[in-house]
Amino acid sequence: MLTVSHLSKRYPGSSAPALDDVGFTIGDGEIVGLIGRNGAGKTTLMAMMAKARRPTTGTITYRGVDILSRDDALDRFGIMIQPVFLPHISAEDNLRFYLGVHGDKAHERNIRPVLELVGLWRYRTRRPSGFSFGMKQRLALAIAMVNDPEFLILDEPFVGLDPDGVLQLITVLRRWAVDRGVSMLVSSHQLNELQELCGRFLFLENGRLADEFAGERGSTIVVDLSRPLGAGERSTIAMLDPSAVIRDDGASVEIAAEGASLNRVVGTLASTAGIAAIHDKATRLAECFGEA
Ligand SMILES: Nc1ncnc2c1ncn2[C@@H]1O[C@H](COP(=O)(O)OP(=O)(O)OP(=O)(O)O)[C@@H](O)[C@H]1O
Repeated sequence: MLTVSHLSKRYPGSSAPALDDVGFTIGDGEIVGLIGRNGAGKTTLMAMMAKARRPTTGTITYRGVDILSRDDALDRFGIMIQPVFLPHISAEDNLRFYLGVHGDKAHERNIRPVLELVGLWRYRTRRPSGFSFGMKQRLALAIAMVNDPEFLILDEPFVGLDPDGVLQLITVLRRWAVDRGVSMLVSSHQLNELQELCGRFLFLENGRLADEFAGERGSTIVVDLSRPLGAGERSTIAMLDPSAVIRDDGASVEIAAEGASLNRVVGTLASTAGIAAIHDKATRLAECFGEA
């Protein structure tokens, strides 16, 4: 378990703290999303967890050890905050170099699978100096994942991946969390992707932890109708799916996206009141950004 307690950071010369008395825990195998507007303090928090910046006050402990007290405290971490690599050696040699610096020959076997995962295997002999922005991001992601980490800190990992790559990455990360108990803190502005991945969210606002809430995987679909349902039609829908929520005006119905009766309810609505639109219910996640 990782525990952050009363963590604050004030940059020299700034009037307000970038991070202000933040505390939370992340358990083994938990995938936690870190969200907040630009400047909310996400990178500052992750950089302190990665020991790249020192807190002004507060502590971060991993498995009971204060990470600042030991040089090897982050050996089992995979970190992607800013793309960091050597531009003039090949992509494959970057991974080999990274493992070499950490005295870690054993994980050289991971070089091919992680480069395949991020779609860079066929560019393995090319130097990142000639890579596009997205390819550089993907190389940084590969470096963060190559040592079979126990804990991943990923800042905007989906940037630079195509939709297939995003899906593959989410699948692998979720599998790592379940099969190997890998924990993760993932920051992103791509809310749909985060929603697919994370079981819990931390919402930073002006350096403070403004909210903490569970994810809503298996979300709710809202069906807007062409006309309001009559009393008999309401009863029919309630019989088909007792958990369906008919809004007061009768003009829209909320249904669990993964419910067994989804098709029957939608089919009945289509053939009675008619369907004007179908959309995802705004989640707490989206609301965090809609409440500006
Ligand atoms: N090195 C620095 N020196 C002074 N102020 C800084 C420094 N780094 C960040 N800040 C300030 O700290 C606050 C938090 O910045 P941070 O980069 O952590 O936010 P963020 O949530 O990661 O933003 P973004 O989504 O844009 O990446 C901002 O007000 C920023 O201007």
